[in-house]
Amino acid sequence: MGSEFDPDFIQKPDQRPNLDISEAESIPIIDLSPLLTSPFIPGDDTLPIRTLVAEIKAACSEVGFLQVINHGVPIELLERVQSAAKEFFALPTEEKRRVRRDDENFLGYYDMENTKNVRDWKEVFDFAVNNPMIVPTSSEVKETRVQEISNRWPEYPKDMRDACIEYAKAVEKLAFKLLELMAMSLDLPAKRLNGYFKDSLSRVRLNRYPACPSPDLALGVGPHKDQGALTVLAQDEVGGLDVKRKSDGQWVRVKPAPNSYVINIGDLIQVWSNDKYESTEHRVSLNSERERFSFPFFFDPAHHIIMKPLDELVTEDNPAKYNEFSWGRFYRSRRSSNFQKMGVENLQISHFRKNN
Ligand SMILES: O=C(O)CCC(=O)C(=O)O
Ligand SMILES: [Fe+2]
Repeated sequence: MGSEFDPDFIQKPDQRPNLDISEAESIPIIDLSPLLTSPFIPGDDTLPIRTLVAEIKAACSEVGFLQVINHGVPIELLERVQSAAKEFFALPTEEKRRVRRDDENFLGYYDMENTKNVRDWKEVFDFAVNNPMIVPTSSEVKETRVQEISNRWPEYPKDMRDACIEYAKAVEKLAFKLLELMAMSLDLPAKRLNGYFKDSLSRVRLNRYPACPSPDLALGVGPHKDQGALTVLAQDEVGGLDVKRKSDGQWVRVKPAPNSYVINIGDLIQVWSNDKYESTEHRVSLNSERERFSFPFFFDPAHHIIMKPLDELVTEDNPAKYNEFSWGRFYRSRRSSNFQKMGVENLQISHFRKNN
């Protein structure tokens, strides 16, 4: 990223951030300790679990975002990833570009990502939780071919790979617990959705948002909704994640809470739940003085599943609101549109919505 402010980063006037944004009071903090103290048995009907499920239901249906504490991910694992990420992003650009992503393989380092065709002020490093990851070769409607995509690890820092893999395993466990709570909150068996995540496309992203000379014009990530099932995000104390409040459409900042994860619903849960739970728009605002780090875990199922409302949640009175679509191709289309400015609108779930 050059020191001169590049017009590629400038958001359209109606998308630019308001710098005196207020901190959200409305993002619920949910204490997951009932899952730690008693071993979590799927379908568990004890009062602490029922209370937790009710809290998850309220947060998912009203806000689409929540924070969890007492989540069971050891802090040391996150700290190792934080140090590795700081060391990696501090390397010279040529060194980072040795593990740069390309058209074929979207894993690795990248510093030119776009969201909705405007460049984000950030650099990222992505790795797959299941390596190699199997994805459709393209997002073409008739595509039946798949390809394997493998992680690329830098030579330095030496322990980045081990730190990242160990961290991802622990966060994946948390993601499964959240998925089970969400399934229960939709009156489904706890493990109803778990099978879709065998050979998952889950990915961890290390984000660095450098201090920006024009935080009034650019964004770290432009307004978007996450595409997959759910996102489990660790953020540092700087703050900058803004959520569009559903009740009045105002942008509010998620206040960083120590040793917590921010969880948000993605498009896939919106489709599965037939709109009971909606994915929420969010963005990343920048800071003129401080860099910020965040590490989202995108919990995404295997490529071969079909995106459609779950049969159990569709009735005559509440018919399916979406046409069926290949999840793998939807996933692939977003990876390509992030890579290049396409000059066309990205594929969104609204394109699969039925007009009933
Ligand atoms: O960095 C953050 O806080 C959020 C990043 C994000 O929304 C994304 O990468 O999808
Ligand atoms: Fe996001």
